[in-house]
Amino acid sequence: MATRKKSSPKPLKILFVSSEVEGLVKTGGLADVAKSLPAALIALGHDVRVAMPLYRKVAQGEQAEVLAETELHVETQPAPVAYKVKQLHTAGVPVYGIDAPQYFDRDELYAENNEAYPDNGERFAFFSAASLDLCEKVGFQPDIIHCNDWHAGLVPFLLRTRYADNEFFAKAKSVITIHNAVFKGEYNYDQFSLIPELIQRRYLQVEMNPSQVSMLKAGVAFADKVNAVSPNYASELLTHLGSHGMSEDFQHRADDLYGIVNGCDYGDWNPETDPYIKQHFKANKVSLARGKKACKRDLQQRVELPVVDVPVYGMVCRLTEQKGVQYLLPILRDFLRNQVQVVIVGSGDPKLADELRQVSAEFPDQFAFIEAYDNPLAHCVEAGSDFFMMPSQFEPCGLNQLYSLAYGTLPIVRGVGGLKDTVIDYDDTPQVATGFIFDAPTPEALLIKLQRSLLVYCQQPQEFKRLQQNAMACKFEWKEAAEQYLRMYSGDEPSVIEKVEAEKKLEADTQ
Ligand SMILES: Nc1ncnc2c1ncn2[C@@H]1O[C@H](COP(=O)(O)OP(=O)(O)O[C@H]2O[C@H](CO)[C@@H](O)[C@H](O)[C@H]2O)[C@@H](O)[C@H]1O
Repeated sequence: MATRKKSSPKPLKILFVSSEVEGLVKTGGLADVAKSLPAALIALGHDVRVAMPLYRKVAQGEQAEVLAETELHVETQPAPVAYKVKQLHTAGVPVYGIDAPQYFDRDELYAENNEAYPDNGERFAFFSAASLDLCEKVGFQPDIIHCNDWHAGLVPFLLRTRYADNEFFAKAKSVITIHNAVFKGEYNYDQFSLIPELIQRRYLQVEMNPSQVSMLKAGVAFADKVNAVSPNYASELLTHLGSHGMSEDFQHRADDLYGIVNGCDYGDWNPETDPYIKQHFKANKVSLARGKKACKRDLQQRVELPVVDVPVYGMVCRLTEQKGVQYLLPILRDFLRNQVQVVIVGSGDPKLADELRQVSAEFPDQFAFIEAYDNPLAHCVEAGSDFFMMPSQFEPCGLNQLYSLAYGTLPIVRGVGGLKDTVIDYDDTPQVATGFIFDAPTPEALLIKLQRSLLVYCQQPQEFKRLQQNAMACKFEWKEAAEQYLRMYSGDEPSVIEKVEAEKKLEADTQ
């Protein structure tokens, strides 16, 4: 990719490769980005198509127009893999649904009963290979192939191997965005029969050990540019502690490593228009007070808590260690000794769910645990809570704190990854603060911040309202994120290391 040249006004053709896309199928934040970023790039005049597996869950799949009925031929394989490309759409974004029933016609995307499908390596190796295979067949010649997470990690590898001398992709450059490097896509070599290039010549930089390959490592090693979904997470990826065991991989790519904070889709997450919430509200004091009150009452009713005037602390997440439920559980009973209510909506680890269920049985009037993946309820939690908890162990960017800010629901977050880039701590900078940050990965540190926030709510109601208004004034527009991505594609965006150096220089100059 060119460096430091002015961005060209010529519209780019971008293939965005993602395993899920909001509006079609979603299990987490990756899907939100895979809808909103392409939509923002299209709004800036670029031609973006998304490639995604056509899972059974995608309702549009049945009726969708077939663009190609074809086969993936792999040199060493006796039989080709038949697949169709179907035309899907979400929010004005064209999506190529890769329809290969043997891989994707299953009840779930990745796992059933909390157990991953045993052939996930083969499934997503196929997805990566088919995403490139389909381009010529549907007549879309991309300038940029923008891959996301491990599921698409073999795309940059294939571009540099299988397609190295292919005229069709001669000008194509690849990018991999890291939404979560804890998932590395590690599989035994025997899952990669569709990628003989991996087997014929062993590439040490993509191996976890002599018998396993990491699809994420392949993406990081072979993409032209690598970016994380916040500058702080990108810096963490360069460290031993924050890189999930991949610091050397990221250090090798340090000159091409970027950090771009996700946007918030204000079309979906806006308290003035949200169709899921009881009463719309704006940031002005009267509207905010009335709206929050009505939404709190509605939330309490929905989750069967008493309708009383106490502060409500919400949380919506996948139940995994990443989201920090393990910091909350040991202090939850202590915190519930205060006059507060806590609402958690989440699904995932059955052990964490059991423990949360037990607390809710002990505190039926104060703690509601809804074990579900429930988007309308997630909106009601954002609107009806006073505070939103994200005590994450690590957090590449985080979207729920952005939604919380938009709804005047003060985030209480751990100062890691993108949470640190997007929330301003009350104790650190009270004037411009938008929430509360704690640093130590301990239940005690979380409890101290929860109690701190409670004191502000109870003893300084005017200050609390001011913080809510600060929060609602924050904007994380996808348009700005998309412009940064375009600068990254063209070589005009400073890398994370360049940004850190520039900040250090600025600090030194101002001292
Ligand atoms: N039980 C439930 N019911 C309803 N909705 C639920 C839900 N559980 C989660 N969600 C929704 O799923 C999304 C989660 O997004 P996050 O960014 O917080 O986390 P995730 O870890 O999935 O994403 C990864 O990718 C994103 C995108 O880059 C990064 O922001 C993030 O840090 C990284 O871990 C939100 O839209 C949230 O409302």
